[in-house]
Amino acid sequence: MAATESIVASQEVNVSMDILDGKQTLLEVVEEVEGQSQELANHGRDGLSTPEARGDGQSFLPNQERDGKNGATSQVRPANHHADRNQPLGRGHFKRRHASSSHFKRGGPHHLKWRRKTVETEPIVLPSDFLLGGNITDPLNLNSMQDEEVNRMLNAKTPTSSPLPNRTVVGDVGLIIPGDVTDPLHLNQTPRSGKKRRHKRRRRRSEGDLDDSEHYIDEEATEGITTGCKPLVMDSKESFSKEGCPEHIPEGKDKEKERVSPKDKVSPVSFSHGHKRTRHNSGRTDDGQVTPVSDTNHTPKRRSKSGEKEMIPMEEIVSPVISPDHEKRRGVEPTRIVSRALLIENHPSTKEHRSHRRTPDKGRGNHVGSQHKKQPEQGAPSAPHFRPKDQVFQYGNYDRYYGYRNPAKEEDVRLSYFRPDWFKNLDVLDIGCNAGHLTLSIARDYAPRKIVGMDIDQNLIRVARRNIRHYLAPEARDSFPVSMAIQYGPMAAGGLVGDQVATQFPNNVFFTQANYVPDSDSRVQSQQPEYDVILALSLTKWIHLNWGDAAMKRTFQRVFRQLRPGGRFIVEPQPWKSYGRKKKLTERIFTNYKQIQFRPHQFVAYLLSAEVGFSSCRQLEGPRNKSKGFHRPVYMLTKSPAAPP
Ligand SMILES: C[S@@+](CC[C@H](N)C(=O)[O-])C[C@H]1O[C@@H](n2cnc3c(N)ncnc32)[C@H](O)[C@@H]1O
Repeated sequence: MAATESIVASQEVNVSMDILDGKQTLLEVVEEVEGQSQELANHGRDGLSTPEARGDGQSFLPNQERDGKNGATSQVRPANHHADRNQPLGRGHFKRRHASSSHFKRGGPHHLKWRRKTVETEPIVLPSDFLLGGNITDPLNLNSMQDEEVNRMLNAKTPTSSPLPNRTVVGDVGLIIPGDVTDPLHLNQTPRSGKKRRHKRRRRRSEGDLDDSEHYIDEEATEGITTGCKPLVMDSKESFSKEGCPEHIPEGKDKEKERVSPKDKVSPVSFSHGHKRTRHNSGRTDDGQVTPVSDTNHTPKRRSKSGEKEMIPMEEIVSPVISPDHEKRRGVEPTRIVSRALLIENHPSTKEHRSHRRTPDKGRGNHVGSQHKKQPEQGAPSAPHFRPKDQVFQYGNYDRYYGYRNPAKEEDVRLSYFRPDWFKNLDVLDIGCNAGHLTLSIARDYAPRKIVGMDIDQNLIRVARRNIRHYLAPEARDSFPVSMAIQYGPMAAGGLVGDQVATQFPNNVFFTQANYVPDSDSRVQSQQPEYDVILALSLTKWIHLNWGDAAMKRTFQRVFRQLRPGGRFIVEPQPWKSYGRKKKLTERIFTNYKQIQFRPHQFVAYLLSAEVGFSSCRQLEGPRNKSKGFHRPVYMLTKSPAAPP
């Protein structure tokens, strides 16, 4: 067989050269080779296939040396063999044989080229067995494709030579059809474009929706360095908008009707094994319970220890659509949320109030940790699912509030409602001051003797204190090198020594953390007059939702008592229709919301009533905020100068 191969290889050289000379067609060449191969095979049978038998001194070994152990010859190539290329090298040097072939045409560059090529390639054995009707001229039987009849005839005997392979039955293969067949991997949806879309949506919402204005937070609260405010693009706000933003729902419909949130919409979720499920029939219900999947055919299964197939509970499935770090990607840090909520919850002033209103049988109700996943009692209507992330801004303590309210860093329009003489050299309290923008503007521009900004959120108070330097005149600001602020922290306001207060900004502004809501009537009674002006802007809803009607009324009473005779109370209540969107922030808010009877439109009447005692009220006018969501009436109630202190 080795001899056959060698002969054929040698022949191949001749054939190649002949073709080069244009003497033969390929078909003729192949036929010739086949004939010679056959002839050679016959010789082999006659005992002439070994080199010894041939006696021509040429090796017919394949391109390798034979093992000497087998008794065969083994010859080492001489060190100087390159010098004499045309000399036969003996056994084991088959390649050199080609060079001395009598058929080889010498001379010219072609000769050298071919020689080198032939020396380096393996001997080529042309196939003689062809499958599927192929032959030497058409090994792949491509001609059969041209003629159906020929194709059929050729394939008729195929099974005898090459049976068709048996297909292994692998069962049904799951097919996942992407929503967008042109972009199945959503490669076109870059994060950037996604963000843009979300941003636009929010802008629209904020303009059309009254209370979405409160989805704005102060950039400085998180940045702490820049003075700039910017519109909210932080995804954490989505929690609010999703929870209850009826911006596209006509008034009235949002009252009690549950909306289908995006998460409740049917969206196919594909699994790697080809099953599909919809979140619609397998997610959590409004009350936070995991419901069984209605369509068990679509439920992924696994094998139990006993080897039986069992359904995988849906809550164990991590959906490839909703990744575990979903919240993180949307800019919400769950740990931060919880810790910040706890910060407020655990503050003594908040706790104190809680302990007061807790009833023995309902003691657990107000703890942050217990405000979600409440198990509904049997037969009771299901309660909503309170998400921990919603608790973080449960007091309206948005940390980018002013960035949203005054997106172009413009001056707050409400400042123009106020006359400077209402503040000049007077003592002012701003309840719910947030990050202090408005407080600082009044402190700087209306020269009160003292203005105290109070907020329930310690973090906002910290930010407000830091913001003082941004309200300084450039000269004053420049007198403090930036490096000092970095090294020693933000500049603090001046201190109070007894009644000696430097009235000049920034020494006239103070920020303090406290819950203003009095936890008892006795607290109200003990309140002494301290201020000439008290501001409660966009605050009442949060007090009302978190502590209810009674606390709201007590707050008004405390304000009245805390004002000196002739004092002014400037209040900007949020309308009732904006309450509904926040009702599911916490369990406590939900409970209070359902019990509220004292509506915002009744506030003025109540403040003027004998129960409180203000003598007059007027609505303040001025330019409106660009965002419709902030179009709220601002009232100024006056305490009679003759009122008993
Ligand atoms: C929506 S913001 C209004 C900010 C600011 N008054 C304004 O209108 O520009 C409401 C603020 O009230 C604060 N707040 C809510 N409940 C409070 C309470 N019981 N005592 C003090 N501050 C409270 C929140 O932390 C939040 O910063």
